Amino acid sequence: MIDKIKMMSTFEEQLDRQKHIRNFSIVAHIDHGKSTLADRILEMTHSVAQRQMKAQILDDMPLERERGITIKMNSVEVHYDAKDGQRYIFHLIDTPGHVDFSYEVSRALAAADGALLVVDATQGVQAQTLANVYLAIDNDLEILPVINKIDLPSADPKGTKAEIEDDIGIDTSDAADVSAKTGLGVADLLEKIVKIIPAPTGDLNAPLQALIFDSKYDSYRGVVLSIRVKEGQIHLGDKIRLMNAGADYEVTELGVFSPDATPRKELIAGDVGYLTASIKDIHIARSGDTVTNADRPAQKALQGYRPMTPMVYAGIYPTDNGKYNELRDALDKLSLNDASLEYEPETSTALGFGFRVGFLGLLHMDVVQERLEREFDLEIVITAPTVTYHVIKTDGSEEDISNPSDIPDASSIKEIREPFVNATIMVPEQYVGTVMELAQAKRGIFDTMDYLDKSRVNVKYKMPLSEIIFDFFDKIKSSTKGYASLDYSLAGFFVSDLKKIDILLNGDKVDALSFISHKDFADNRARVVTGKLKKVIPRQNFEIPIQAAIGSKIIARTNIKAYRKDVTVKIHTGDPDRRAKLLDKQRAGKARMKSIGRVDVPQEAFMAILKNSDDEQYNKGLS
Ligand SMILES: Nc1nc2c(ncn2[C@@H]2O[C@H](COP(=O)(O)OP(=O)(O)OP(=O)(O)O)[C@@H](O)[C@H]2O)c(=O)[nH]1
Repeated sequence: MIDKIKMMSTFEEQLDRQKHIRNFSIVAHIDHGKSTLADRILEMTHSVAQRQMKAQILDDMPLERERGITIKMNSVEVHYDAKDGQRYIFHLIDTPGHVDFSYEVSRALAAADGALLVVDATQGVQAQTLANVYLAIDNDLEILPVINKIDLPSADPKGTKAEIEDDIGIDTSDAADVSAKTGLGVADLLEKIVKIIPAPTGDLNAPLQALIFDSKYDSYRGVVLSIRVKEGQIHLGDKIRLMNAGADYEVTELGVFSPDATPRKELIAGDVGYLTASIKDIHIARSGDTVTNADRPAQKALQGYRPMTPMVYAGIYPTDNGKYNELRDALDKLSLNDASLEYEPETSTALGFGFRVGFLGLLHMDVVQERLEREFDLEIVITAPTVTYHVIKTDGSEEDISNPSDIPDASSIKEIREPFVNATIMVPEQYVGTVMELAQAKRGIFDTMDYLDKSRVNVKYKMPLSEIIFDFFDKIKSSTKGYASLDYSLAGFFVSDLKKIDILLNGDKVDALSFISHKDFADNRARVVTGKLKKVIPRQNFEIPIQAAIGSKIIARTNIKAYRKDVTVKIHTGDPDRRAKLLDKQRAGKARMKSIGRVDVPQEAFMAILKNSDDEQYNKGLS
């Protein structure tokens, strides 16, 4: 069959092929079973040999497999022999569920014609179910509801469908009830995909327009572009133009993922596949650009993607200052594959040359840190993430500041505005009180509360982004037994009484450790952070005072005592092997530290400002 497709070239054959294509994406709230469903579809269409089948086969990044989450979208072509005797070509695009990766979802949806909306029948509609289905509706996709996990005793497919109808307003009479785990109902689902997801409609004779929806760098082939052909067709050897970049290339490889890269001679309107064209300049091939034929260009480019606004920023520095250029190259390459990553150079007196990097959330930041370390073999120090503040100065000028150490002297500041979000928390009725308490403790301002049905409530708060991103979600989850779900979007910037807290180690201000806190929390947080630094910074052979200050006023202080003895002295005359081993161990430990002044500071120190959610004092404001 694959050979036959390769040979297809007459117009009739192309039309016939197009009629049999179904492009769809799978969207859902996190953990509702998208990747497991993708596995079953691959298995039941015999796309992967039984012996190669493993769980979550499309999550091919080691990080995705370890964490059991989807970070990147993945597209794959499979062939399905339907009951009508015809063979269909499915292009399936699996997408991440976590809110930090919603940009991946929106880009994937622009490549599809329909979406399977997977809803866990034991959980019902959740906050990200809504967020993701609205993205699909915005993209004019045909939506096919899939009620998953019906093998579980607590599954309530009927109730789940009622929620989909009431909360989203989608008809569920065609919904498929499945267990992605056991495969129950998946055969019926495949038939429904053929009937309900529309075939693509692009004109095969029109000038080429193909949307770049993802890309990655390959050191042999250059940039590999993931494309959805919207109009016309593309052939091996064609001269192509990237319309926004205004650069021409020759196609050196075309193909589809099934799930391994499988070369093709042509891709036609409706196809989802990849192309390479010896593109070495990674700044040129960007997601959202349109590929056209250089000899017969399209009139205009397709609509690209809205740029993302990062929610949090952190500094990334190489532990070894000599690796700055390597870090820059790594960020360049990574940003090709992660279109939501933003960065610009910055310098820190404490850490040297590095970058201020924007992320969509903390999970995104974690993933970027791990990818830099694993895929690019870099050792980095990452500073505590912060939001962007609008600083209005007494002279009337305004500045956007995403690095606390850049906040000017208090005397020149008229006011500081911080970002607030509209947070929607969906929660069973019995936990409403708990959720409201948590939101209020995080400076939330109550907005509205609506009953979705008899037992579920939608609670809305305006909350400072800086309070929500760090641990609010975890807290909400753990105090509602996992039943609450959260979604948020930026509401705007509002004035708050904020203070910059500087940290001094051994009398020197460490710019990379400065942080911002609301006035009411400042004293307690300063105490918690200095206490935490005392624990994570190793003792040295002199005493190290740690102080926290607002301007010149010290608000908290503690000391790290000096060593009493030199540990190596004792074994100096003893076994030379042991001494060498000890020194090796010390050296390895030191590699992950930054020397600031005379003090060695480990990575954990920069995170001391974060992850204090369980510390009561940290969360306590002035009453
Ligand atoms: N019992 C049961 N468990 C299921 C079913 N489908 C998925 N699961 C389990 O639910 C968990 C989440 O499934 P995933 O497929 O990773 O969910 P996902 O939506 O892809 O998650 P993200 O990619 O992280 O957004 C896994 O432990 C699956 O084994 C099902 O039909 N029945």
